[in-house]
Amino acid sequence: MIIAKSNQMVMMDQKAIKAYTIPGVVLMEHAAMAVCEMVPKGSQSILVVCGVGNNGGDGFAIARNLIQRGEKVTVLGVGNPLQLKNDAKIMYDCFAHIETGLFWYEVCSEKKLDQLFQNCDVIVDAIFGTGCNRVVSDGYLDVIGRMNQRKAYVISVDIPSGVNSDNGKIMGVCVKANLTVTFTLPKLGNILYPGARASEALKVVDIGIPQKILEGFVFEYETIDQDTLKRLPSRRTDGHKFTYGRILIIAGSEDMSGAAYMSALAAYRTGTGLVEILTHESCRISLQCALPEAIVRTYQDSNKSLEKVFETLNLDNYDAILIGPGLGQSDVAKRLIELTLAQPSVPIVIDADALNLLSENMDILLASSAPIIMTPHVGEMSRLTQFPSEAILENTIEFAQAFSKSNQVITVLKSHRTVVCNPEGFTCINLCGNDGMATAGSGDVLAGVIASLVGQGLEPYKSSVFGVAIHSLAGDLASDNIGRHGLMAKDIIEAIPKIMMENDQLND
Ligand SMILES: NC(=O)C1=CN([C@@H]2O[C@H](COP(=O)(O)OP(=O)(O)OC[C@H]3O[C@@H](n4cnc5c(N)ncnc54)[C@H](O)[C@@H]3O)[C@@H](O)[C@H]2O)[C@@H](O)CC1
Ligand SMILES: [K+]
Repeated sequence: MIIAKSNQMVMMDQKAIKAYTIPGVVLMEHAAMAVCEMVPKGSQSILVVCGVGNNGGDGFAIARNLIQRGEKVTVLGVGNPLQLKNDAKIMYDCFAHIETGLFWYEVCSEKKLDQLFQNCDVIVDAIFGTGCNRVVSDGYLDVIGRMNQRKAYVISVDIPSGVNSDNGKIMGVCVKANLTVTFTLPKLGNILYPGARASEALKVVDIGIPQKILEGFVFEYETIDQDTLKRLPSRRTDGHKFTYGRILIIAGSEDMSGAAYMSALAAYRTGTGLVEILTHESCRISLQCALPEAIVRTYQDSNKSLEKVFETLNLDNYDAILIGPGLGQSDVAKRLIELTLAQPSVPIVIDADALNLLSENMDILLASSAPIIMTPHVGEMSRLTQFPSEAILENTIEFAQAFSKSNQVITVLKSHRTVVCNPEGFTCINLCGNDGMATAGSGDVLAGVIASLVGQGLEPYKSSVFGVAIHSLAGDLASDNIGRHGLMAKDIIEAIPKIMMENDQLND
């Protein structure tokens, strides 16, 4: 699903109004009617709270349409009514002509305000939409506080008032809604935390912006959701094992052979034809027993042994390389990274320990000409950038975008809302997955899935986006089967083939 920035919404509205001569009030009326559809019929009493911008204009039109439907409606205006202008003023005038149930906050007694909020069972929040650009204060603060104290069903128009539509930040305080009805496309603030948490549900409705206008825009932001995999290219039916990719997974160390196993198994389950593992000698037997389908190559604890292995290993033979899961942080692991990043052309997925080692010497990354995907979680991103985790968590998109741009890599920044971006600034935000996936090995699985897709010939950015989708949809399926508490990485792996199969069936 495409996501819009607020300036893109303004440009689209303006294009519809100017180039397509659709009057702004027509769009507003469509918006209002779409919201009315979501207001439960026969409510006892509906309170519509309107600001004085265009979001308030929507509110006045909603109130008029609800009255037309026979509902009992009261309107509370917040702000200076003299600031109402253009479309919002027209909608206000249309409302004022038919109804007197309008109170302005500034001139409302405390008693009346209490009464208004006590008597309603539905509240429509039309205070601020995409225009909320500063901290909420004064009367607005009081009204939002009153709304949040009520047990009424709250519907926010476009975005919960108080949420910044471009970054999901809360401008001091925001409305807590049961449902948000947003227009044309979701805004970043509807999708990003903490703003996304302000509404229990989100519905996107069409208000009549011509499809051609949308097609003329380049949208940098998209969600990763249930529909993402529909665009996954279907698997060739006439291939042999090398058609589906030969990948090298450089992973595992004395204490962590399981990480190599998780990544390799996930890659096979995602459809890779041949997985080879390069690991520490101590992991050989356990890996060969657990995953006899993989070819296992090993090195001993010395750079000399490693270099000998590399003499016989032609990295160009692989369609993709994954380095890092459970690799450890020994000197040999450091040398492994140098040798791997020195090859110029095979795409490399860099995960886990390889990220930590790189953070100590970013020059290796900058010197590499290979296409690179990096999959840090917030802590690893903190080590890579030297910024505190808290700052990164609050600005995942900005950090991922800046990292991709300055290092010319694809970044998969993992958190409860994983972000994938490329150096050109295109960004996908993951809406799937669940907290059960926050478990050891889950990241190894994701890295294996992405490496598998790259190895099957998909372009690195798309592989990362589809990889995050497969991983989180598999996590959701696993949690449907066994719940979130005891979910383990191998449950995610087991669900991958089913996700791929269901997707094939949908696309057939
Ligand atoms: N014809 C149109 O232009 C359409 C507009 N639409 C609606 O218009 C909205 C955007 O309208 P606007 O750009 O007028 O913006 P808003 O209605 O979100 O609010 C802007 C107004 O609130 C004030 N404001 C912002 N933050 C404040 C704060 N923290 N405290 C006090 N005042 C604050 C601004 O100074 C301005 O007066 C959309 O979200 C959507 O609901 C839709 O109806 C679609 C059509
Ligand atoms: K709103």
